Amino acid sequence: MRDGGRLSAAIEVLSEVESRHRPVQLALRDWGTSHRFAGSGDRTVIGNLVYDALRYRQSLAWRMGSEEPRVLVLATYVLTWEQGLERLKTVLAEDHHAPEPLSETEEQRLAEAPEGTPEAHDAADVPAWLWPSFLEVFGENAEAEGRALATRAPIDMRLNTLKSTREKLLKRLAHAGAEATAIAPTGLRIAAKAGSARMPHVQAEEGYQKGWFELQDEASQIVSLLAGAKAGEQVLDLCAGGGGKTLALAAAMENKGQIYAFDADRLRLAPIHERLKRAGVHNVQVRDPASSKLDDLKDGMDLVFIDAPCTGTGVWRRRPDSKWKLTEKALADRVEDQARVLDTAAGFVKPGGRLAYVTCSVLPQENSGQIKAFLERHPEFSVRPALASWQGLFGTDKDPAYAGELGDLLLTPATTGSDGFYFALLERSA
Ligand SMILES: C[S@@+](CC[C@H](N)C(=O)[O-])C[C@H]1O[C@@H](n2cnc3c(N)ncnc32)[C@H](O)[C@@H]1O
Repeated sequence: MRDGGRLSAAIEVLSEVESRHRPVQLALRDWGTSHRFAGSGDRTVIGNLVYDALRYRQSLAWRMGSEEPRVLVLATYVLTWEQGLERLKTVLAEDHHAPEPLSETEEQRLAEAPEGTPEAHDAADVPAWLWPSFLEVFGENAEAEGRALATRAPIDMRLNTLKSTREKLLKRLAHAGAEATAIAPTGLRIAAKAGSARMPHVQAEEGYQKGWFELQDEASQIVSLLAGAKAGEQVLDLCAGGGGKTLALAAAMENKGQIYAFDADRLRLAPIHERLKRAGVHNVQVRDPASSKLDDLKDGMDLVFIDAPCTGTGVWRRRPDSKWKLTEKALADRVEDQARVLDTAAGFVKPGGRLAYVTCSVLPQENSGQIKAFLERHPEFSVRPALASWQGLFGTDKDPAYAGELGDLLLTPATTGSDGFYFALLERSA
């Protein structure tokens, strides 16, 4: 395919996503199935166009005066990918699979920005209803934080210290451009590429098959380390899902002690068995919600880890479509879920034990607001300042920008180069 056909395909897929509310990944897969002549290079370009149009939907819509899929895709090609107006006009003229030629207005808007300035939330590609929350958390940095959450994410990997070393992995993955991450000592990163470029498929690497590394954002690695799980401890991973944090905790505990991995949704928990095997983890007991209760763990855990169900506003770089789909109702539901999970978790912490609370959201309602409310309901808990643990683990030269008065931390793409993650560590009085 040439660029003209790829642009048409991206418009078709984006229309499907917007009008039928289909998840992008499914819409792209279905397009691929019904257009078998398209090669993997074509699919990459089409996917990149669709995802980038969604990343910058609001700022492009302001620039173009329209949020039609066609307009967003053409603007992505000319402006975000910097292919230029003349190149687009040539592509449209030369390929009979290309979209219709440009209208006068489209050409004018692509050539120059309209007068005036966009509102801050439009410039930052943050939904208007979430802007007050962004201002509350980030203040004058809100626009920069929104913009950073719109960019493409790198591929981050976590070295499995049970099986390999970072030095060895860096050598193995040098051909893919992997480098050490700046903060987590377990992290390796392949930087995001621009435009039509394809990211390497690291799951095909021998090292992945052998369990030497896992795909995991650096922020996830950092919060797993900040929980301070030690060899020999009793740990409950209460929202274990597919086990990403469980594996990181197990490695930090050097495979010693016991982790109980639980999730309310057994389907989400299902992949954990295979992952534990591949990673060579032996200290995890998976508790299936359908067949086992957790009563025997009451008041007995050194650490309860809550990777809470959340809105995912911190991972917009990886799921740009979720940014525009999020509703006030969904946020309210997650806030309720989180309060419930926190109350449940409290019952498993032993006197003197810890409770780590993590979200991949940057919204105060799900983070500091949730912790403040929990502390009021549970006076037997207090906050253990996370910054001191951070400095002990990562040094004093890269403090996170958002270390709250509460003793909590917020990581963001703009400040730590990671996904947006919140972390608070609480301690039960002895
Ligand atoms: C952010 S995801 C967990 C991701 C996982 N820890 C990982 O690292 O791959 C949140 C999980 O919380 C689970 N969950 C929601 N409500 C829950 C509850 N009341 N008790 C336990 N798990 C719950 C969801 O099923 C979901 O899998």
